[in-house]
Amino acid sequence: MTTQPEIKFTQADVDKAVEAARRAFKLGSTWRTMDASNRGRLICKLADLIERDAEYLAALETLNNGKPLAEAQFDMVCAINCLRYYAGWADKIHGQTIPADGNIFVVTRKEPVGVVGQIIPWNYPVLMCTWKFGPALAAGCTVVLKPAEQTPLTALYLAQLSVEAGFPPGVINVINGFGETAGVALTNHQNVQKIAFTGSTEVGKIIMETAAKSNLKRVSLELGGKSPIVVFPDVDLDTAVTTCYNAIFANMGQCCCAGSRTFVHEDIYDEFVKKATAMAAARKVGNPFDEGVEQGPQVSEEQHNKILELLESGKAQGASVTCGGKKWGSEGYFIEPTVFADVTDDMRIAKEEIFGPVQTILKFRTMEELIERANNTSYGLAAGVLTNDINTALTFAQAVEAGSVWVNCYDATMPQTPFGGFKMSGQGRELGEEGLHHYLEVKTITIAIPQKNS
Ligand SMILES: NC(=O)c1ccc[n+]([C@@H]2O[C@H](COP(=O)([O-])OP(=O)(O)OC[C@H]3O[C@@H](n4cnc5c(N)ncnc54)[C@H](O)[C@@H]3O)[C@@H](O)[C@H]2O)c1
Ligand SMILES: O=CC(=O)C[C@H](O)[C@H](O)CO
Repeated sequence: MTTQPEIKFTQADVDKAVEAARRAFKLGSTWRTMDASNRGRLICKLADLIERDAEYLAALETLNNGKPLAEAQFDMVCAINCLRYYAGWADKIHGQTIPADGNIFVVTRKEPVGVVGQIIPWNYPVLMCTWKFGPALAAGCTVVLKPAEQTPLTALYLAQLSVEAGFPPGVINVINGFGETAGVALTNHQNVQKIAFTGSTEVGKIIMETAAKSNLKRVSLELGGKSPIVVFPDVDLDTAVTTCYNAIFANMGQCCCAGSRTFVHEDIYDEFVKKATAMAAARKVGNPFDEGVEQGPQVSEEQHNKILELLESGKAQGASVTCGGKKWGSEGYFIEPTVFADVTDDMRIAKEEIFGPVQTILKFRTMEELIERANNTSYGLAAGVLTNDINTALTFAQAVEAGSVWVNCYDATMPQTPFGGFKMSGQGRELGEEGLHHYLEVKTITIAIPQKNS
């Protein structure tokens, strides 16, 4: 049997990518002297090429990550839409004239931060590439992106497409590597002015520390979550069960904003659990390339085993398994779609991010109690509220500590809608106009004038 050559990481790899990005960002470079509208055209061209190769890219993503082909195909649509959205922003990033005191004329410019390091996770590789590329390129930055070691393939393909699209050399750079080596080297690099990171809260803390100790580079973080989705008794039960099902089981539960704590009012709790159990039991697990398969394997043995350990903790701590609860099949990293009922706030499955196809259903009685419990977490990424009463919806939406709140829907994440977390779910926002801010510096230019006139 041939032994695989050990791929050694070298600092030189990261230095080479950062140097290419630095050169591309130098004053007078093709990228820096390019009209903003042409930056937008290039981003649009990249979107067009992803659209052209969407079938291939989706299949490559399924191979990369294990998600069902249908979900990968949807990811491509979202990725294309994200790039097209930010392409539109490229020549619309305006400064201001400011009527300041004194005989001065003041204008502000929004300038690109510079060379940006972008570190993404394995759960939505292509989509995360575009969430990172879009605003950075629209702002005029140059990027060095490191995909997760578990999913190295599709980011490399996007890098290839960026050459075909006509981006000047060094504007978009992709490096593979492990977090502890390539990721740290990028975060630590003196010639990188900002890091954009999506991944675990634990690593987010490390990145903030490394960024501060190196050159105080800017940092934006999209981290973990334990998001509540709450069901009031005035809703159509079947619709609510379906919304909560999709909120947790999509992408094998590997979604930062997954609705991973399902709070159900006591009046409908038993019926909800019965219907939720039936829906989860019917979920089709298997080869993600097969027609009709809704759930593929978890991304790695590490994640698979982490989920299994948490499943056992739920049983040990007294939760009732109404569906699933163990490994699916005899091969691969598959987990049975699992439903826990009778879950209490003190259980690990109610507190820790499982990042798997595991629905935990908790019972509540009053709004006051619900708000207290929903907010009793170090996370604050997202929340859902299902009710037909606008006052109920707004009372919860305004009280819950979460960056995104969805009413009678879930994960309605669009390119136009800012996304990011309160508390330990992150720093800053991605998507929307807000997503541009972290890639821009505001420069104030003040000019002395003989006399002002209002
Ligand atoms: N918020 C999200 O979308 C998201 C995505 C993935 C994982 N998670 C959570 O994180 C848990 C662990 O997953 P994981 O270990 O794959 O995520 P991770 O945070 O360790 O990895 C995410 C990315 O960070 C890089 N990285 C790791 N250590 C680094 C370091 N010290 N410096 C710089 N970069 C580093 C990795 O190479 C990868 O590209 C998951 O179980 C899940 O709970 C959240
Ligand atoms: O890492 C970020 C996420 O998991 C969010 C998803 O990318 C998004 O919500 C998919 O719709």
